[in-house]
Amino acid sequence: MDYLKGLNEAQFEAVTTLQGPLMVLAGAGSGKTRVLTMRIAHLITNGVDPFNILALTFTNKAAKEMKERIAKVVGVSDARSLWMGTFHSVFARILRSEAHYLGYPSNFTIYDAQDALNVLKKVIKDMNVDAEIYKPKKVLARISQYKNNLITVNAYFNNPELMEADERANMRLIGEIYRKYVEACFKNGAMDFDDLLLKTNELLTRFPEVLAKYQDRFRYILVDEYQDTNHSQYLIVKALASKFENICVVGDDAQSIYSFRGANIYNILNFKKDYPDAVTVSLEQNYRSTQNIVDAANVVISKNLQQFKKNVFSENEVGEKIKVYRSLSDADEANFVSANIFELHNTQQRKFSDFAILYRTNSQTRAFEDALRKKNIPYRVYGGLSFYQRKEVKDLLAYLRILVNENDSEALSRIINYPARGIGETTQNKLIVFADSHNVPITQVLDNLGFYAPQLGLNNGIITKLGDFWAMIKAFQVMLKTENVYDVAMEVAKRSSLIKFLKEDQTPEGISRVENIQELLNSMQGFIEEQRQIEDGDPSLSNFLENIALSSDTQNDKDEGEKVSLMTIHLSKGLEFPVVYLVGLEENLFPSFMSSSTREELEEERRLFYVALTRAEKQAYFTYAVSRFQWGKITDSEPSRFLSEVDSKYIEFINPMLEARFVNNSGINSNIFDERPSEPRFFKKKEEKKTLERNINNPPPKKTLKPVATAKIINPSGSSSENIEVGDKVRHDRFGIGEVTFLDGTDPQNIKAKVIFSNEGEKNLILKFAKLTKI
Ligand SMILES: Nc1ncnc2c1ncn2[C@@H]1O[C@H](COP(=O)(O)OP(=O)(O)OP(=O)(O)O)[C@@H](O)[C@H]1O
Ligand SMILES: [Mg+2]
Repeated sequence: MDYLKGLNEAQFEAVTTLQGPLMVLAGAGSGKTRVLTMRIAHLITNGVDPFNILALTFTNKAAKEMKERIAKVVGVSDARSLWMGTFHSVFARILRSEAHYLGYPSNFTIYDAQDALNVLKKVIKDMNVDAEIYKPKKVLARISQYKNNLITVNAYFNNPELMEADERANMRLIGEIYRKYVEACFKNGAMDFDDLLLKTNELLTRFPEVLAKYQDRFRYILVDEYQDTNHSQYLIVKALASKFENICVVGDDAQSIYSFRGANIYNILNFKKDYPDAVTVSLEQNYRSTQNIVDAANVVISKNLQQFKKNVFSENEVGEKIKVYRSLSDADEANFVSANIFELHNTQQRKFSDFAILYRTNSQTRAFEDALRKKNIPYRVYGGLSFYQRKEVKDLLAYLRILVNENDSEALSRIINYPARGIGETTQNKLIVFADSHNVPITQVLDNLGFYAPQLGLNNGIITKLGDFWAMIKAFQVMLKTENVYDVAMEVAKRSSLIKFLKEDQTPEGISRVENIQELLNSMQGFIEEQRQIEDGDPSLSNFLENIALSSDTQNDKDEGEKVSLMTIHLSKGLEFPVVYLVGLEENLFPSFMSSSTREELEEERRLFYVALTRAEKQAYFTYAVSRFQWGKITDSEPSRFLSEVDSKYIEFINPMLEARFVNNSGINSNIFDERPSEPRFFKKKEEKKTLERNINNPPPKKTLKPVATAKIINPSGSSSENIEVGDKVRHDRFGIGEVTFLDGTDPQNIKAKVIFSNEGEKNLILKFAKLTKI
């Protein structure tokens, strides 16, 4: 049993204690996930049928990696029969088999956040309530909160406290909206993400025979990242484990970062209460990072009051200090990072996949993408707007969804008149109202147009158009019975005129839309091939759609390889990279301005910081900018408080100027980052210039600090058109007429202009976005 050899004593205990409840509560990089993986291998080696093991991971990617590792120990076929995946994917699979218990079709659609929002918007509109008060995103978050706490519509209306709270918040109608939203989803044969958990709970509580079946099946349950389970997930695990109590959870309270999604840190802290006989194992040695990184991370997290004290140490090399870079702007920050990656790639033979750029919010991505592209560095952005959420991709998917689930009215409304085929909103509304008042699904009306036509109040021309549309959908459905998903999707793309319509737009954006459709079709071929290789592979369209709906974290999986990873800190949990850039370390950005008002919120931000730093194996960089283009304008920013919380002995400054100030101020945690944000940045030329000159290790890209005299107006598409100069009169769509007083920057993509508008006063604009016209 070679796989046991590499474990330390505590890890060995956790891996080989196979029966009864077990918890591993330990710091980052201490081998929790490794223990979980090896424990599964050990269970199988000891004769447990993999069919009886359920392992729940935080991402699909983690599940895939764990499966591969287990396969190395026990062989591919045993690893294949494991039930391993995210909560959502595992429970979607169970719900499909048992959907009839809940009155759902087994081919139910899974709505992503955007689909859910669309349905909710319609509900809000139909109810004629004020969308300014009942902001759809806010309402959806509230509904999600209810669902994750198992507050169904009925439970809501039986809970005066909740209703009163909503009433006080001037949101009296939330309950009614919730009810209508749930009804709409049910009618559409659809579940949103939270439903996958809520309905599983419902299934297991209402139908004891179903619970018994899965209790017997899942004799061994293992959960990674247990600190981020929400109440709904907690109850599912508890119910499933209650018969055999062979449950192993691993986690780290210091890495609980999903409270905004209902994660409950007490699930892990109360494990001992739930299972008084539980064995608890703590792991103290961090195998991932250098001593410097581990010690720095420990210092920061120790500032949190609410945490389980843990000892974490590293016996790896001491390692380099964490390097801090202060940049002038967001573009400068991105250029520094890309130049640094380029250099380490060349001088230290680092692979591009060794690097990760971690940020607090998705909107920070763009500057880094631009900078990496300029240097031809391959990269991959995780999360954010995934490929499958792009409009054109969703449109084609909506056609396919209708083929599988006709009742999916959200998909139907997307495509019934797209590309335009003369079935306008009035017609659609008439159809909806008619179907509602006769209590039949719209599809039944469409199926029997001849019969219903006289009552619909639509003219013959429109009836013909509706008939043609529906006949086309029916023809696709027939085709689906004999042809594979790729051929059907290709036919849909052509016959629906979607491709033709997209091809009419020959702008770069239009062309890339066609390419995306092509890419979607390619991915179907890949899917068919993949399913062919799996023993019980299922190449059906519904399986394809389900994979997509649940794949938000592993989009474009084929797209791995030698690439720099860009992702939010949230997505980086559990991962590791030799070199990590933690960027945008500024007050109001990280900690986020939304999350620094209470101590609880701040502590969660600090845990995020801890997660980010502990992703690094060998080198960590912190960067921040003194001014940043945000919310449409350039704003000054202050360094993040987390920077000053890292003990000074673990860091080193790339800008020597800061180092000098630091020496003068020495003393632990003296706030060397306390710069006055309002310092006018163009007046620091001399100082900046010196800094650049003395900056030997990492020469940032050359910068002309003198204002440039002229600049080209750049279209958003990147092509430049008109010259613009200081003194020019210009027009701006929103601000009106003004005069250019200052131009700054050498990168044509990133030239900033100061313009004094006659009505609006002075504005700092980025030419690329400002769309100024010279007058
Ligand atoms: N006993 C060991 N000997 C050598 N390497 C180890 C040992 N235990 C763990 N590692 C390695 O240390 C790294 C961190 O392990 P792992 O990812 O399992 O930690 P973790 O506790 O799950 O971290 P996180 O809290 O970030 O999820 C991995 O590269 C793993 O292979
Ligand atoms: Mg882990």
